Amino acid sequence: MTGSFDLPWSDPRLRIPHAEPGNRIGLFGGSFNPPHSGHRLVAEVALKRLGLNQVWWMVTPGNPLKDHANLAPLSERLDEVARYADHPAMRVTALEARFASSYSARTIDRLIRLRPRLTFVWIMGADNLAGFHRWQDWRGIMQRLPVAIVDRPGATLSPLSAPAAHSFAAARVDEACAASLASRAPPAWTFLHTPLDSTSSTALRDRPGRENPRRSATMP
Ligand SMILES: Nc1ncnc2c1ncn2[C@@H]1O[C@H](COP(=O)(O)OP(=O)(O)OP(=O)(O)O)[C@@H](O)[C@H]1O
Ligand SMILES: O=C(O)c1ccc[n+]([C@@H]2O[C@H](COP(=O)([O-])O)[C@@H](O)[C@H]2O)c1
Repeated sequence: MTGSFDLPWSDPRLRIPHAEPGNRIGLFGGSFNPPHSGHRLVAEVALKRLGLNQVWWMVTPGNPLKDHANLAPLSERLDEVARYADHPAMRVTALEARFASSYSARTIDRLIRLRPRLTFVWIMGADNLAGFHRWQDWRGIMQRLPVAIVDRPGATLSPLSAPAAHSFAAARVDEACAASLASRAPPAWTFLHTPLDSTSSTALRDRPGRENPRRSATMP
């Protein structure tokens, strides 16, 4: 496992959230270091436009492609995420820490095996589409579940230029049909154009003149 893991095994956030059989669940993985209004926008857009029953904010123990030197403890990020995920259809989970894996492909495999009666969709921002071809078994992810990409400032052109978008061009679903994405057989992905939010965790961490810049995020 990568990253810090400072939760007792009894912490309920290490369990898979409850959902009813047949529910459509959006898996929104992130470092959330710290969470911000852009994350909330992604979660809300996905919930509404994909017609999901729930969005699970999956707080990663540590993105395998990122340096963890400035990564806040998992428990702290979970607490902060809870403030942004304050919505009846949103759940906050650290299940990747319990699974002892930060690789999304493994998490997805495991969830599909453990919850075969749920329908999962992977949710990510457009900047992650640009580098998606560097993720472990990224083609396998595309083959296992539908993927929704939410626009982000600076990455609006990623559906045209990203290697993953090229490889799976034939599987792209028009965003006008986004409500049907969850029920489609993978590979299937869509790009959701939305109102943009330029907030980033990096900018919040780097904000000068604060004793603890990680706590300066504006609430939604
Ligand atoms: N402002 C935003 N608009 C759209 N998507 C976003 C935005 N901020 C983050 N995301 C998406 O949310 C998920 C979690 O992002 P993450 O926690 O890495 O935040 P970040 O702001 O990108 O962090 P950092 O600046 O540290 O890289 C990723 O899929 C990312 O693409
Ligand atoms: O599985 C991988 O190889 C992989 C590579 C990069 C990122 N991810 C996951 O993508 C999600 C978004 O990461 P981040 O750091 O951009 O918030 C989070 O769940 C990461 O664990 C996963």
